[in-house]
Amino acid sequence: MPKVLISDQMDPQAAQIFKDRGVEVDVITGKTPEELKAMIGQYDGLAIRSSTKVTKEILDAATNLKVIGRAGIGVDNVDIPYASSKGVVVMNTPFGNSITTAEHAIALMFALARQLPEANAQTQAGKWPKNDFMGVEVTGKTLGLIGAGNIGSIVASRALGLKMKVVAFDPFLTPERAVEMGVEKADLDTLLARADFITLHTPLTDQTRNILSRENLAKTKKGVRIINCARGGLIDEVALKDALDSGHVAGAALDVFAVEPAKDSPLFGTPNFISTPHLGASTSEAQVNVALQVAEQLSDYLMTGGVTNALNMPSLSAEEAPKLKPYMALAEKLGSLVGQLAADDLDNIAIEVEGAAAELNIKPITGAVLSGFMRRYSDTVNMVNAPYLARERGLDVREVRHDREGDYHTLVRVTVNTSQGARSVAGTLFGNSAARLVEMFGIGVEAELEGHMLYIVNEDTPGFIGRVGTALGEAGINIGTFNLGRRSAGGEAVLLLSVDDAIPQNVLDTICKLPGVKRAKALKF
Ligand SMILES: NC(=O)c1ccc[n+]([C@@H]2O[C@H](COP(=O)([O-])OP(=O)(O)OC[C@H]3O[C@@H](n4cnc5c(N)ncnc54)[C@H](O)[C@@H]3O)[C@@H](O)[C@H]2O)c1
Ligand SMILES: O=C(O)CC[C@@H](O)C(=O)O
Repeated sequence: MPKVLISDQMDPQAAQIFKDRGVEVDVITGKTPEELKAMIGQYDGLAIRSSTKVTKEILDAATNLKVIGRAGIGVDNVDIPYASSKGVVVMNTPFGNSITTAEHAIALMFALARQLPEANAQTQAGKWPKNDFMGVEVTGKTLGLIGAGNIGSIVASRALGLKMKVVAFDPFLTPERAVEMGVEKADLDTLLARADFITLHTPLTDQTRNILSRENLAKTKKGVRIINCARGGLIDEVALKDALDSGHVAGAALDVFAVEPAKDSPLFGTPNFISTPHLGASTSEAQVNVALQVAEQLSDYLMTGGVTNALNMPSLSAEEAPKLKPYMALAEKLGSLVGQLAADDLDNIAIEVEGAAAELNIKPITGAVLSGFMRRYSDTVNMVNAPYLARERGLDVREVRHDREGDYHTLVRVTVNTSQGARSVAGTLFGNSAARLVEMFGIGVEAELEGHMLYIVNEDTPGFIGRVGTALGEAGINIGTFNLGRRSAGGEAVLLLSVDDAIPQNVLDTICKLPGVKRAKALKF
């Protein structure tokens, strides 16, 4: 039974879902990195929010870990490249808290417009400061939206409902989508110059870090109010404090900080500054949504192989998974065959599908081919880290889907270019489930790729098979299956034998010296 650790505060329904789906679950929150490191080795899955930092050290200790699920959107607390290199799937729940976070941004916009926190504090202090809090209306004002994805687009729709104009800067926002959203697409400088309120909704990346830098803050309209419910690090906090002090920025509300938990930000105590402790996702609705989603997604992956919302692996729905499973087994074997036989350090690989295979999601098939193929470089390769390792090695991966009808109802072909030219192997599924090799380097040969095998290329001459059988028999090696193919009578032939035990090097050397043998290789599937 797979075992999952929930290491951050999460709605209790998550633990119940794991139990209902047959996954053992421990809920242990508030552990130090050292404590987490000591216990993580026993878990197949890890469910987190933002407190748990999944670093290289934690991943090195996570010897059984297969999947990490973030109950939320941002995954900056997970070292995704390292998780990928270790073959660990990383998932998030990209929509569960979007509405809640958008509402928090709108709440902060109103709090800024009417200085609600300070007015509340002074009223409760008995000051009745009726003349000290002159606010502004949002109606008719321009909202500058930096980042127009899930949350940004919800913020835009709410702002339009409040009769604001919305100007959006997002390099990935198409003009059509901007029209659909009812916003005006603009470059960053235009947005900075025009916005009365600016709200940030991008991830923190090399391009967005300090997007509101000192220089860009200086380009904003005097009296602008700024809201950040996305990620700390998007705004230069010291420059923001200076802009608030000078009055250029009339107000700022941050839910997120460059360093969290933020205990001593330069902004604390600044007039017209409002802060919340990363509460964007904190509503009961959002927390139930993300907890349920993460538990479903992790359970699906651990129990059925279904992949949803993974950041480092193609999606594979729980419905698709059983259909694709035999294809992935076939693809992995074909990839492994090519990987074991190709002598050169290859720089490209093509995966072609036709017939029934062409109707399927090709990404998991490609992942499986690469996982089999990359095993020539490392035995810790799987579907998750294979594409990553392939990229690291500069392997060019091509996927081709053919409409044509071939000899087989379904076919997967893997081709590599070697110094001897293109080399390709192809396989099909018998009865929609049994993986069979059907072609090798242009020669029709039908074989089940399983266990220890011997591959021989030879001249098609009488008595050859007998000589191979004798050599193996004398070495005490039992033959399981015998699979033959030839280019033409008396021409080049291929022999694929399954044998019960690994073939020792001295036996292979003997076989290589048999008359008619061009090359021979021991294979393992
Ligand atoms: N405060 C919270 O509790 C809380 C809750 C949920 C999400 N978040 C954060 O909110 C952010 C947005 O989440 P989302 O679900 O809308 O993400 P999303 O991926 O749907 O949208 C992000 C948008 O940013 C855009 N973008 C990327 N680079 C950009 C750049 N250089 N300039 C301008 N735009 C750029 C993308 O094109 C995309 O449209 C994330 O950082 C997420 O972690 C915070
Ligand atoms: O889990 C949280 O409270 C914060 C979540 C938020 O930052 C996110 O990116 O989803």
